[in-house]
Amino acid sequence: MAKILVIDDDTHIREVCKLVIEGMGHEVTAQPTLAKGLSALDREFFDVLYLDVDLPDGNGLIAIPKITERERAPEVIIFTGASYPNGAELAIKNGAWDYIEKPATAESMTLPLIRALQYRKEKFAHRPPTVALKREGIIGNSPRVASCLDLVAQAANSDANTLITGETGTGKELFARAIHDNSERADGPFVVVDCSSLTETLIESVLFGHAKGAFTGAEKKQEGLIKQADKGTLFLDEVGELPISQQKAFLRVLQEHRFRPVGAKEEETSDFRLVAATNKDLETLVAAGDFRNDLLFRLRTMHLNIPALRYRGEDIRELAIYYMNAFCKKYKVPLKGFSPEFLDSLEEYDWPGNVRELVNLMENIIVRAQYEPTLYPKHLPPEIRIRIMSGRRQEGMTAQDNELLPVQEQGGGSGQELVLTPFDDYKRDVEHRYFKLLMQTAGGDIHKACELSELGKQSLYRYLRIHGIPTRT
Ligand SMILES: Nc1ncnc2c1ncn2[C@@H]1O[C@H](COP(=O)(O)OP(=O)(O)OP(=O)(O)O)[C@@H](O)[C@H]1O
Repeated sequence: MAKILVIDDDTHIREVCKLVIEGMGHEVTAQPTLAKGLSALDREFFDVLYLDVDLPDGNGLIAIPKITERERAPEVIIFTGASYPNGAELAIKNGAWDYIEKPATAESMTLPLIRALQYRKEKFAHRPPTVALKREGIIGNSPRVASCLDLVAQAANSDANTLITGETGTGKELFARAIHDNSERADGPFVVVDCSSLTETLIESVLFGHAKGAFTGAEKKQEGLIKQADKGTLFLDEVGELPISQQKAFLRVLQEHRFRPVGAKEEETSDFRLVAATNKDLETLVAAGDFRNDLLFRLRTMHLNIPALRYRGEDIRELAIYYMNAFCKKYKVPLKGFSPEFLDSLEEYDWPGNVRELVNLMENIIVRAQYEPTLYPKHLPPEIRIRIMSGRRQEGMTAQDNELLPVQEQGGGSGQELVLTPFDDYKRDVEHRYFKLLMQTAGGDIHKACELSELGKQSLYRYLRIHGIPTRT
């Protein structure tokens, strides 16, 4: 049985899809908006997605790349009522499996589904096994971590530039090291460049190195980090912080693997493999003019997105046990047991700081609990307990209260529960409303919209494109 997601704002279409696809023996989840559909994709894996184009909060065609670049992305079948010029070409170019126009016969609707499922069955049957992978320090066996490890194996088997995205503390550096350790460059250096800690004046000489006498205080020739990564991996952490003034020079290094140290006459070469990481949405930075699109394109030859800890609750227990053992050993105190309520609380908490927050919390608890044999919720800091309790209280709130909050409904019928909307979805939703309202207020006039929003024309056009908001021509 496969899992199928339908995103369509037409209730009748959702019902027909459910009827037909469930009749084929598959499980169907149907959502009326893009934001709700994307949240469903954050929570679970689907095999195929039937995606409408004209959705109340965005354009399905434009959303395809954001969907297909996810780990274990579903095959996307565009299912549209309106005929778009070049719609089918755009869909296929963006990575869709097929493009169907409504009204469709049951056969034209289901045939692409049968083929897509056949393709996925074959694709996953021939995956390289992940058991042989060195995964030093990576704890967790949830399907999401397993799928990340599959991508680590793929990335390690190639020399392609790889971009790792994910919220802060999700383990991006750990996964970058795993790519290096499993690659042919494992015996070479793994050089970390933290772009957020480099000032604009320092960055050039730190990355490219400098010649003797290049500037005051440069008493001898200094090799830069790019050269140090020769025959190994260069890990560019927080790449979103790379100053725009340096991005062009770095793009050239990526293309040619040649660079000129500050004050040097000759160019040097370095044979490095690049892995970059960021917790920023680089596409938003590109739209705002703070990141070069050509650099993003180069960095993202392969893409690995590490899911937030709240989407892989199955890993929390294993991580807590692992770090309890590690810190008890470090502080030379006896191992501790977990009360069921303590574990429940860990699993209920939403971990905004992800695994790093869990690691710090376990260290803090072990230091304070010393010789106490069992851990209870009482051992948790009050701010965490309060957050868990307010989460429980939210279940009793009215729908009207929730309209103002970044929350969404989960589950159907009377068993509905409220969960916080993922930040990216909430931000996208708010942005979408903003630009829709902006264009309405400006009567579709771009100049007026630029004035009202204080955005440049280029940035405004990019945002409108991202959100599928038409402009008056
Ligand atoms: N799956 C995991 N198993 C065990 N430890 C983990 C895992 N993921 C992260 N950690 C630990 O969490 C901490 C943060 O990890 P890391 O520095 O790799 O995160 P990051 O995503 O690079 O964070 P940032 O974006 O803030 O730089 C480290 O101590 C790391 O060892």
